[in-house]
Formats: sequence, structure tokens, C-alpha cells
Amino acid sequence: MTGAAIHLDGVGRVHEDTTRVVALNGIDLTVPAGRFVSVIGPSGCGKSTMLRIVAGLEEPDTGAVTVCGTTPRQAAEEKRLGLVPQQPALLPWLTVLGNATLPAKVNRRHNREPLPDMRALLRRAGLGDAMHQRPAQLSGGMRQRVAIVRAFGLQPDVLLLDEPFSALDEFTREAQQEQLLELWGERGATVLFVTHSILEAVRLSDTVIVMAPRPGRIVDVVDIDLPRPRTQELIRSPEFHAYELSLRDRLRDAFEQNKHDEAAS
Ligand SMILES: Nc1ncnc2c1ncn2[C@@H]1O[C@H](COP(=O)(O)OP(=O)(O)OP(=O)(O)O)[C@@H](O)[C@H]1O
Repeated sequence: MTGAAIHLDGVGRVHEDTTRVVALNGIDLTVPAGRFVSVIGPSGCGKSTMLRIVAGLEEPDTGAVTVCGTTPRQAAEEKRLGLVPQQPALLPWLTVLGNATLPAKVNRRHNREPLPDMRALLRRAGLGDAMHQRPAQLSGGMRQRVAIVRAFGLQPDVLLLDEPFSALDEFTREAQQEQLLELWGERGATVLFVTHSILEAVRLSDTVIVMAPRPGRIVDVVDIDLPRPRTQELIRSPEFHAYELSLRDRLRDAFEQNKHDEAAS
């Protein structure tokens, strides 16, 4: 696939509840095919809203979005995009294997490729022993991993992940990052990845998008010009650390502004 996998042009979204929240304002973003892009920013700056719009689950109030050159809904119907939400919904009566396999089986007619070996994917995600268990028997982190394998089973061109590793301990998180990178490398998919972890963003990404709230907007786009694989040695290097510090400064600005706005309102 060549060209832009995800394109947002002047996207705005207002949530009208008890109060009016400008969740997104004037979002312009182009993600070239095959890139790994992370989105980072204070809570409430619109990261999930942006992901849901790209996934076709919400419509923007202004602007336009395309995914693989088509509308998000069409891309979703054609199973060209997969979403791992913050709280993945698994069917309680199905086993881990059943849950991970179901969407790929149901959507087989859309798939241009043979079904992947889901058992192998589950084993690689550290779920080999849990394959025949039901969701109620799993930890939160295990449920997240099932959701990731399930999304990969659809073999999407675009994969959207909303804080997929937030429920994991540090070492499991590292192992899962590793696996995500492997699968990303094998499939050549485009990834849009929401995280609160600066280290995770620098480790995984080609580009990091920094957002700020009120209104939710993009304040910085940082290309991570580090070689891959990003080994433990590289993670401890001054070059890696410089990216972390720079992103931390940019995020602090976004947080400070948020605090200031909250105090003023
Ligand atoms: N369905 C909704 N109705 C009303 N307001 C909403 C709705 N969804 C989101 N919001 C508001 O829109 C803003 C952006 O929310 P969003 O969940 O996109 O932020 P976020 O950056 O993903 O936050 P977090 O990091 O905490 O997950 C927040 O102020 C939130 O309260």
C-alpha cells in the first residue's frame, strides 16, 4: 500500500452533554501507509475521540476523514481497519481462542488472505495456556492481549490501539510491545497508537503526535529518528533519552496549559 493510510482534514468534534466540550478542533493529520504513529497528551485532550472518528465509530462535526482512501465506515466494513479499544469487549461465553478467532471467521469473505494461525498468535502473546479459558478467568492485561490478537486476526491495513498496554506490568508490557512491533513489521500495517507513556511512544514510533486539551488539538509532531530494532542498549542511550526529555517538555507545556485553563474556568 502506498500514500496516506489515514488522513484528517480540519476535523472538529463537540460533545454536547451537560456542558459543551470541544473534544477536537481543526485536526490536520496525515499518516503515510506503514508508519507507526503514537498519540500522547493529557487526559481529556481528545485522543480517544480522534481514534473513534478514524475507526468510523463517531462522526466529526466538521472536516473530513479518509482511511485507505475511503470513509472510515467503508474501511471498517471492508475489514481494512482494526480497533483495540481501552476496554475491550470479549464475549463471556466464548473461550480465549473462540473470542480471538470469531471476527476473522465471520469476516472471512472480506479477507483477501488466508486466516492466520490464531493459536500461534495467542501463544506468541503469552496466552498459550489460557486458550481454553473464558474471559472471566483472565486478568485485565490478558483480556487486552486477546483483543490485540483478535484485531491482528483481521489482518487489517490500519490498526488503531487505545492504550492497549496500560493494564500490564512493566515486563509484560515490554514483551507485548515487542510482539506488536514484530506483527507490525510482518504485516506492514499502519498503526495509530494512543499511550500515556513517553518511553513507550519513543520506543515504538516513527512519529509521535502531541495533543493538548480545551480545545483538543495537535500541538507538536515529532519524528523519532532512531534505528530499529530499538534494543535495551538503544533505550539507555543519550539519543533515546534526548527524545524522552524533549517530549516531556512538550507534554509539560500541554499539562500546564490545561491546569491554567481549569483554574480560569
Ligand atoms: N460521549 C461523550 N459525551 C460527552 N463528553 C465526552 C464524550 N466522550 C468524550 N467526552 C469529552 O471529550 C473530551 C475528550 O475525551 P477523550 O476521551 O477523547 O480524551 P482522551 O484524551 O482520550 O482522555 P484519556 O487520556 O483520559 O483517555 C473530554 O473532555 C471528555 O470528557
